Amino acid sequence: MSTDVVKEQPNADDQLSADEPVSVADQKIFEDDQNDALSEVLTAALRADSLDDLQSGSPYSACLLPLLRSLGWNHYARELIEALPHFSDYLELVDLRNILVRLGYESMPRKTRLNQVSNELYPCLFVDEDDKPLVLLSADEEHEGQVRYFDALQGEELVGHLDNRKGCAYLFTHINTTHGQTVSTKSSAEWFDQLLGRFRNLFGWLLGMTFLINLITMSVPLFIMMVYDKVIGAESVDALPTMVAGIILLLISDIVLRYFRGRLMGNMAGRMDYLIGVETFRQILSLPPILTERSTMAAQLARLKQFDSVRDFFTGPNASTLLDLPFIPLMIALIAFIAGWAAIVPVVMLLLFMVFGLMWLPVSAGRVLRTGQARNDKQKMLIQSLAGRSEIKGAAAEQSWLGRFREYSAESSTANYKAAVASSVINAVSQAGVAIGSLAVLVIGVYSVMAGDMTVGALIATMVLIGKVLSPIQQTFLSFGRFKQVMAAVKQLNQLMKLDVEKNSRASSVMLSGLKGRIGIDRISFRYSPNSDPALTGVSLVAEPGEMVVITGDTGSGKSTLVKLIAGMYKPQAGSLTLDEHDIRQLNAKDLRRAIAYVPQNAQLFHGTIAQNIRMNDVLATDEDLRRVAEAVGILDDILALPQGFETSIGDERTRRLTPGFVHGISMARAFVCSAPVVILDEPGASLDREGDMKLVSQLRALKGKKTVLVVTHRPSHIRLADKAIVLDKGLTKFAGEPEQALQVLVGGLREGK
Ligand SMILES: Nc1ncnc2c1ncn2[C@@H]1O[C@H](COP(=O)(O)OP(=O)(O)OP(=O)(O)O)[C@@H](O)[C@H]1O
Repeated sequence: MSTDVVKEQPNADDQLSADEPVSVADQKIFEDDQNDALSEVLTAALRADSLDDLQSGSPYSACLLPLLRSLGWNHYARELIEALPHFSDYLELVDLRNILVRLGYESMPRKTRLNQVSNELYPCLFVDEDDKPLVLLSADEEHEGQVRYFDALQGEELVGHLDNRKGCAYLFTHINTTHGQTVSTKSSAEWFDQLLGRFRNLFGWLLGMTFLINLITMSVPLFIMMVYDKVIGAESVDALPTMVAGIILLLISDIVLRYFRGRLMGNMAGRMDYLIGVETFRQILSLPPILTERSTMAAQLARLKQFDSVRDFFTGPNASTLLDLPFIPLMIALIAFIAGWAAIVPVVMLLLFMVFGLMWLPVSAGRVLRTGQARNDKQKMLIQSLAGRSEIKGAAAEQSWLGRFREYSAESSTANYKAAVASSVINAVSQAGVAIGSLAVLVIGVYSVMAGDMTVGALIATMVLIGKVLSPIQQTFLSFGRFKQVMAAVKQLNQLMKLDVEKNSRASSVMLSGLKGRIGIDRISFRYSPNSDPALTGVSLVAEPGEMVVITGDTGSGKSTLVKLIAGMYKPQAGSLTLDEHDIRQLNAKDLRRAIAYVPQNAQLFHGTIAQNIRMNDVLATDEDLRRVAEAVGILDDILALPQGFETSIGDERTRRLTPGFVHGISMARAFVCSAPVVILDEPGASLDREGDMKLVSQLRALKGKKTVLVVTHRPSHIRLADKAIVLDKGLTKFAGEPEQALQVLVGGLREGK
C-alpha cells in the first residue's frame, strides 16, 4: 500500500483559514476510548482502496487495528500510515510485527496452546498451526473462564472459551523505543554488539558448518595417508574404490556445505547492510539539527561510507577466516596424533607470528587507517567541489581547486603506497613463515620416517595439514590492518547511535490537539557551541493567536536562530519558550513541528512530483487540498500550465529550471498543507521579484488573524503588515513594539552605517 494516500475532502476554501478542519493526519486515532472514531478517522483518512483493502487483504491486516487498540496505542493517524509498508498491500505476519515495532511494540513468540496463554499476557496475537490469527483481548468479566478475542477470519470480536489448538503466541511489550532499540540497553551494550547479537543464531549455524567443513578438510589428508600406507605400501588396490567413493562423498558434502555457508553469509551481509544502513539513516534523521549541522555534508557522507566497510569485513572472506580460527587447535591435535612432535612446528610458528605481529602490525594498521582517512579527505573535497562547482567557475578558481585536489590525491596515493609496502612486508614474512614451517615439518618428518616412527603417508598428510593450519593464521595477519580500520568505524557507529535523538529528549509525550497558537518567549538565550558568542541573549516576545509578528535586524543578528528555536530545531540554554501552555522543550519534536508550519530561508525541493513535495507535511492531503494550498500561495496556475500538472517531476537538476518564486511557492504550499496554527516564514521575500512579492503580501494579509504568523524580513511592505515587530541586534533586542517604529529603528541603523 502506498502511504501517499488521500483524505476526505475538507471544506474547500480558497484561502488558508483558521477554521479549516484539523488535518485528518493530525487527528488522534483512539480519542480517549472513543472506539467509534477509529473507523471513521481511518476511513476518512485513507484512500478508499487502502486500509479497507488492507483489512480484507489478509487476516493479519485485519488484526492490526484491534491489536493496536487493545495495546492502548493512542497516536496520530499519520504515524500509523507512516508505519505501514510502502510497497505492499498484503500483510504477512512479519509485516504486522514490523509495523508494531515501528509503532513501539516488540513481540516475543512463544509456542503454546491457545487456552494456555495466561490472561496476564493479554493482549496478544495467537497464530495457530493453520496460520489463522486471533487477537486475544481480555478475560471476559461477565463470564468466568471466557475470553474476548478478535477472530481475523470472521472479522469480528467474539467472546467464548478457547480451545487447546497448538500455535504460537506473540506477546507484545512497549519498548519505549528510539527506532525499535530499547533505550535501556543503549547504555549497557554497544549498538554494534546488539546488532551482532541479532545474528547469534546464524553465527551458531555458521560455526557448526565451519566445524563440518574443517572435519572434511582434515579427512582429505587422512585419506591420502591411507592411500599411501594401505594401498601403495601394501601393494593392494582392493580398498581403493571404496576409499575414493568415500572421499568423493566427503568432497560433495564439502561443496554443499560451503554453498550453504556462502548463502548464509550472503543473507547475513544483506541483513547487516540493511540494518546498518536504515538504522544509521534513521538516527541521522532523528538527531537534533544542532548536532548534524556541526559537520559538513561531505564529512557526513564520508563517515556513512565508512560504515560499509564494517558490513564488508564481517561478511566477506575475512569472516570465513575468523570462523576457521577456532578450529586451528583441532588441526594441531590431529598433526600431533599422526606426526607426533612435528605438531610443535605450527605452535612455534603461531608464537613467532604473534611476536612479529606485536612489533609490525601497529605500524601496518596505522598506515591502513591513514589510507582510509586520506581517502575520506579526498572524497569530502570532491563532494564539496561538485556541490560548489558553479561558485568555483564563477570565481575562476578551477586551477587552484585542481591544485588542491592534486594535493589530496597525492596524499591519498602516498598513504596507499605506504600501506601497500606494509602489507607486502607482512605478506612476505607470512609466506616465508609458511614455507619455513613446511620445511621444518618436512625435516622432522623425514627423520621420523627414517626412524620408523612415522609412515610416508603420515608425512604427506602432515605436510597438507600444516598448510591448512598456517593459511588462516596468515590470512588473519594480512587482514589485521583492515580489522583495526573496521574497529575504528565500529566505534564511530556506536558513538553515532549513542547520541540522544530528539524523541529521547522528552520525558513524556504531550499530545497536541486544539492548539490556539500562542507563542511565548521569555528571556531566552542561545549559543551554538560553548566557545562561540551567544547568538541570542535574553530575547522575549509574545505572539498571541492570530497575530502577525515581524522579526527583523541586521545580518547575523539572530533572526533565523530565533525562529529555529521556536520551530524546535534547537533548545534554548536559558529562558522559556512556550506554545500555548506547553513548554516547547517538553514536547515531542515531531508533534511540535506539526503544530508549526516552518518555511526555511532556503527552500529545498526533493526528487519526486510536485504533489509528493507538497504532501511531505501531510501524507493524507487530497488533490483538492493540494489545489487549495497551491492557489493560496499563488502557484496553482503555474502548476496547471505544466503538461503533467501536480504530477510533474521536480528536484535534482529539474529544480534549476524552476523560477525562485515557484520553488518558494512549493515550499510555502508544503508548510500550509497541514493545519498548523503557527506559521513561520524565514525571509519569504528573499528570492522573489516584484510580482512574487506582491503575491506574498496578499498571502500574508490572508493569513492575518487566522494563524499566528512570525515573519523574518527586512522588507518594509511586510513589516507594515505586522501587528508587532522585534528588531534584533547581535542577538539582543534592540526594539520591540509598533512596526512603524521598528522601521524607523531600522532606517536609523542604516543611517548610522550599520
Ligand atoms: N549552525 C550554526 N552554527 C554556528 N553558528 C551559527 C550557526 N547558524 C548561525 N550561527 C551564528 O549565529 C549568529 C546568528 O545567526 P542567524 O543566522 O540567526 O542570523 P540572521 O539574523 O538570521 O542572519 P541572516 O539575516 O544573514 O540570515 C551569527 O553570528 C551566525 O554566524
